[in-house]
Amino acid sequence: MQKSTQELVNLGEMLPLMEEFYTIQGEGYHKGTAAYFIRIGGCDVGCHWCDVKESWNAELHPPTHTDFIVNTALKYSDVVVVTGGEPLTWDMTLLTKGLREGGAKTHIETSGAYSLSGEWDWICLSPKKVKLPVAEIYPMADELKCIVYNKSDFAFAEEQASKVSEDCILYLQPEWSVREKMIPLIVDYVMKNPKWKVSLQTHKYLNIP
Ligand SMILES: C[S@@+](CC[C@H](N)C(=O)[O-])C[C@H]1O[C@@H](n2cnc3c(N)ncnc32)[C@H](O)[C@@H]1O
Ligand SMILES: Nc1nc2[nH]cc(C(=O)O)c2c(=O)[nH]1
Ligand code: SF4
Ligand SMILES: [Mg+2]
Repeated sequence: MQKSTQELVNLGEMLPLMEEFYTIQGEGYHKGTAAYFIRIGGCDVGCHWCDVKESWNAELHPPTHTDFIVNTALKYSDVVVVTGGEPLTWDMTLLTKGLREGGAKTHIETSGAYSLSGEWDWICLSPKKVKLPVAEIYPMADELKCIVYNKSDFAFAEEQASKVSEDCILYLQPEWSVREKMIPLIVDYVMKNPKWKVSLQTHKYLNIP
């Protein structure tokens, strides 16, 4: 990458854009809501079951002017979900400023592994054991979405839930490849522990992006 481009990426004036698409939010609290998704490349958290491993290497995704990303998104929707990769790898200040100035609500999907930048209307925190969230993000989370891949993930989810605010909405979401095995355990767990709700990746059932 050219030095000047790298400097713009460091400032958040450009971002490595993997893909963008207008779809229905499939997961969590805003499931069912039409939203424009911006998927930014780059993640070094390394979840072995990650469903977008193609996003990990930022160098494969072209640095794109943030103004351009903002203007495109605003043509489609006033709800914009920023995901990745791990969006907090980058400075989200200018992206969220532009989206909000254009009248959009800014939502983020994050592992919380890096410090929070940007101004967000909705923060979905999905903590990962391999690289825990930074302490400052827990009180900011609007929803906590814990992925259940095996039985030990229930205990991890409880530990993470003890760190978020009282108003934070708690979700257990089956890891996609083991959903048939884990859904009955999640259903049972939520009935016994009703502070939790079930989240499914409904976009995968609907065959939409
Ligand atoms: C691909 S991640 C990108 C955003 C950020 N890196 C994160 O992990 O929150 C988007 C959401 O999908 C979830 N996710 C990723 N792979 C999954 C899988 N195989 N099954 C279920 N959820 C998955 C993540 O936990 C996260 O909530
Ligand atoms: N429809 C749809 N909803 C989603 N919610 C979170 C997603 C993500 O990959 O961050 C996602 C996604 O990729 N598609
Ligand atoms: S933090 Fe998110 S993008 Fe990164 S590997 Fe894990 S699920 Fe994938
Ligand atoms: Mg996804």
